Amino acid sequence: MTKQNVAVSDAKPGFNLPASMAVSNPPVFVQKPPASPGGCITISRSKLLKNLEINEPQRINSWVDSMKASSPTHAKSSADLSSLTDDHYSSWMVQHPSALEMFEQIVEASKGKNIVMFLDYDGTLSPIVDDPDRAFMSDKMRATVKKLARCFPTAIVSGRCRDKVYSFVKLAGLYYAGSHGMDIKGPAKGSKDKKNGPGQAGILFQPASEYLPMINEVYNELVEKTSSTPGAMVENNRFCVSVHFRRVDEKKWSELAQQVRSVLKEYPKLRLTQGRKVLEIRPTIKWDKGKALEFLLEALGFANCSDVFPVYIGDDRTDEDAFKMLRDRGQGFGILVSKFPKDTNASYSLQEPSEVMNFLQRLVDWKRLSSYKDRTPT
Ligand SMILES: O=P(O)(O)OC[C@H]1O[C@H](O[C@H]2O[C@H](CO)[C@@H](O)[C@H](O)[C@H]2O)[C@H](O)[C@@H](O)[C@@H]1O
Repeated sequence: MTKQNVAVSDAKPGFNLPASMAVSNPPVFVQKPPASPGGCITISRSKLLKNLEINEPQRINSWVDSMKASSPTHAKSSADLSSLTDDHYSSWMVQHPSALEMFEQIVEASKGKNIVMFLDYDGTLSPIVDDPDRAFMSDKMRATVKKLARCFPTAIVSGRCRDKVYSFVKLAGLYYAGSHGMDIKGPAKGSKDKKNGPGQAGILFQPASEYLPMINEVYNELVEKTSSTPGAMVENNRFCVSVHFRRVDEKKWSELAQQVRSVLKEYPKLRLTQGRKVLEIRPTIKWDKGKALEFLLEALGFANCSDVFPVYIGDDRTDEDAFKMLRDRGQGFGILVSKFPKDTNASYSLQEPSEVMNFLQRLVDWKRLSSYKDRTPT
């Protein structure tokens, strides 16, 4: 019996993860009913609801499967790594070559265009650590990002609360898009006043502001509901909430998924996505890191411009929305930070934050050299 044809999902249209990576409220497949005249498929609401009920355990299993796959270190344990053939890795690297090795080609492609830099935070500028409150970036990385931002408009795009990510990066003059792009702040275009720490004037865009009370409510409920699961940690990211399971025993993941589901099912206006050992709860609005990238390009005066070259560097599933946006626009490219082959819309790869720093430093050196050459009479 085939189980295709009808997919019922409460994922909202416009959510851009590639089908192979989509984890948002996984589709529930129901048996194909007889096709109605004209080839349309009809299904009664009561039958639909019954099927959704029946499939609740399936939904939890699907969440847990996705949780297991959500961290490269889990998916690629040493046993898995040995089975990961050289051929597999090499063919992935052919499709997503190192941005460091391809540096000359990259800057050549950007010639005559305005580079705009978009940087994810966790796993990109700072290494992944067990305690989300201690995910500090190094002083060397901070100094490099500071130089970068003097050369190119630069935005930090994070799932975290904007104030929190600012407290880690501590650099004025940049654009900050927190809560997966639902909280954007930065200097006004052409502004001489580059101070944009909390409380400063400039661009402010918060497309999910009406969800604030709901997010706070859900945060409190999740804190309470998950308190019985050792290691679980709930983080209030202002317009979204993260439930961390990095420190939860794998045997308890199913229990945690059920706790989160029991809260989330009362909130149809919220949806679930996943990051690296984290369940992320956010509004169903059609907004993500890709839309934030587009918004920032417009805010910077690059709407409908062919001479812009956006570069987005990120390590997470949520960064895929931005990689895809760049592919769809046919401008610039994405760089995935990963040591392991992954399905991605990024064009290039870097292995870890230290490589990100080297890449950013090379961009700074290249920009300085090319500006010097432009100023020097021949
Ligand atoms: O968009 P990002 O800046 O990558 O934010 C995504 C999540 O990042 C943080 O969690 C991740 O990093 C933690 C610290 O290294 C790690 O402990 C956790 O397992 C990772 O998922 C942040 O704490 C989350 O709120 C963000 O959603």
